[in-house]
Amino acid sequence: MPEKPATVDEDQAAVLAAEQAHLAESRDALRRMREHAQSLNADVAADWVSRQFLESLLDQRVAALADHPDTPLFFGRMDHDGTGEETIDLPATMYVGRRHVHDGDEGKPLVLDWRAPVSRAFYQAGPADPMGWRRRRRFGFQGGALTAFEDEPLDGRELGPSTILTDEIERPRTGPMRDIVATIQPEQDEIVRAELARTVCVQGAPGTGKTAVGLHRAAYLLFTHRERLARSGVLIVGPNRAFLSYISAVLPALGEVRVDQATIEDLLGAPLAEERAEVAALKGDDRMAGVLHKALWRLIRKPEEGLVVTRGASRFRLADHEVREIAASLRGTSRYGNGRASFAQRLAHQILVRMEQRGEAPDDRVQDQVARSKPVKEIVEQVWPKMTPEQVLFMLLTDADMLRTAAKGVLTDEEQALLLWAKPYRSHRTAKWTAADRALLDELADLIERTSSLGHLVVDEAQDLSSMQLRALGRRCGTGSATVLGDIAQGTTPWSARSWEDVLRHLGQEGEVTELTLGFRVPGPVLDFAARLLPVVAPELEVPRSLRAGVQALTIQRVTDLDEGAVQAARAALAREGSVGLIVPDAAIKAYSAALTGAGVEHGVLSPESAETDRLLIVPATLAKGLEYDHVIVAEPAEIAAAEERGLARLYVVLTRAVSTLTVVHRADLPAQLLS
Ligand SMILES: Nc1ncnc2c1ncn2[C@@H]1O[C@H](COP(=O)(O)OP(=O)(O)OP(=O)(O)O)[C@@H](O)[C@H]1O
Repeated sequence: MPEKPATVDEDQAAVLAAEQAHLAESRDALRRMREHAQSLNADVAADWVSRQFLESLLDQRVAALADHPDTPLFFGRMDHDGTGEETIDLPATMYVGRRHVHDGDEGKPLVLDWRAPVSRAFYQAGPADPMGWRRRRRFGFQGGALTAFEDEPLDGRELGPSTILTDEIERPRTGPMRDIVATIQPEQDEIVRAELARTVCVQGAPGTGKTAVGLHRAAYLLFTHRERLARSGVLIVGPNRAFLSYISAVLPALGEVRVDQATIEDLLGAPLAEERAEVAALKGDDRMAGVLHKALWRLIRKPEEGLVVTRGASRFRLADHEVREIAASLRGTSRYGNGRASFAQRLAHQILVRMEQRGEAPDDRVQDQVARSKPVKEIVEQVWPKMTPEQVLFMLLTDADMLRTAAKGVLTDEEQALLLWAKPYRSHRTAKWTAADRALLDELADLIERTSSLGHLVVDEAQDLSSMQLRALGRRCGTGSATVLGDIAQGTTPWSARSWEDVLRHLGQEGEVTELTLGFRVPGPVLDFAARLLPVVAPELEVPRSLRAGVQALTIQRVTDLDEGAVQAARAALAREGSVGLIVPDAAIKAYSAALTGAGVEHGVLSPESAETDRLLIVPATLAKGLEYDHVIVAEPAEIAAAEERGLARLYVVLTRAVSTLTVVHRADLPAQLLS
């Protein structure tokens, strides 16, 4: 009987079956790799310390080889026909996934790590530049099962948007942020794969993937420069704990468990008090760096008398002008603390010279003894006093004369008056330092002793940091590089940056600024609505576009009872799939919570320290930055805008948190800028 010709569907089924078989083979190979790693033991180590070290390395290796049944082992495949110059030495087919998997016996690569240089083509090849490849295939998964595939010829034919990409972007959000490794876009990939030595700065409209890109860049750098960065460290800096908790799962999902995440408060110390915005803004100004420098180095005093050191029956003397000259010669030393240590040594050395002049032959040990002797210690303390950052800042904020001298020609009289404490604390120990003070203390600490640098720093929401905070972060990547992420339009602090060039200058990094304007989160109509605020909050920025059509995504409801309106909107949102965020003015959190409780609607309230997991969360407007919810309800925009100086920028942040729908509930008129 003649063979029945295969239908298109049967072809597809056969391809799917072959791909499923490759997945099964890859899973088996991964299991063998893990078993092999488990069979190694640390007994070969020569001593206990090495054994502990080796054991921890092996544990990490086994953990890295874990197979998470719900996570696809690969998400893409590339094919070439051997005719392209770029691919001539490469296998005809490569699968791209979260990690390398190879067949133990022959070492044949079954899956290539997405970060490997060859995998770049999966993200970058396109009809305009196929990079030697003929076809890209993307896979669709349900749970851990491979259920679909989609082919994209790279032969110049233009196809429509990928449905697998669209589905991924449209997928409802639940829980913490997830990785985007299967669908990184070419312009995002450029940033992710930028060289380690390059500092990149990304200006990106809401939902363009800045945070995602920053995290994937960290994972990429750790893979590419594993040894170097394991030594020097990578740190992610985010605005608050709630945000860090939201992004905390991304790097572990990419196999990177050893990256630190911190808020600026974790790094510099938590504030113990608040202060007026204008004072905080002045303290955050980088002119303060010069004031602090001068204040500290002006603490070096002239000696009241010379130095006399007695050794046995002999007395050796340095005149006060000699002591003064030694101190003066050390004034250019890079750090106050080093200068102080050198001062003691130089004095001792001069005493040694005197000894030699009298025919003695002292060695280096004698110099150390003299440097530690009581008369030298006393004169060092008198001329070059030991200082802590807290002592210096305490003096500066209490003593008008000291401040005047240090701030001469830099701060106006009015500015100096702003800085001085109205009610001074009794001592530096009882002073209640503010967030802005913490950055000043950190600057002083560095003037006294150099801060050590990490290998790479990822700074998110960088537009909100003051110049002095940026300097503090810059010190932490002084010999490394940084990925700086943010949006000038979302700057909500009184000291928010107006330009990325300024941010980079304060960080002390040379870098390029890249702009991302294609939105993956916010549906088109919602983004257009929020963008009405752009001419006021950041007229210089390009208006963002959304990749998501989001028909019927925006609802604006005028209500007579706000509580009732919010409860209704929350109920409607809960009836749909995905997370719900009710974003309210900070002052009204309790009222809305009471209204929901009264109506029997279960919810959590997000706080800066929390990692709430309720499906419905009340989110204070000032905490919404960086977060996203499938359905967002914004209550009373006018009140959110009126609550702070840069209230319209806050409103812009708040209106751009929605993935699927935004419902604006208001009783008062909407801010005029939204009506245009
Ligand atoms: N290439 C992509 N593929 C799929 N999803 C993506 C991609 N890029 C970004 N996203 C998704 O878009 C959403 C927004 O990303 P992200 O939070 O990184 O944006 P952002 O620019 O930091 O936003 P914001 O400025 O509002 O904080 C996230 O859900 C992210 O997973």
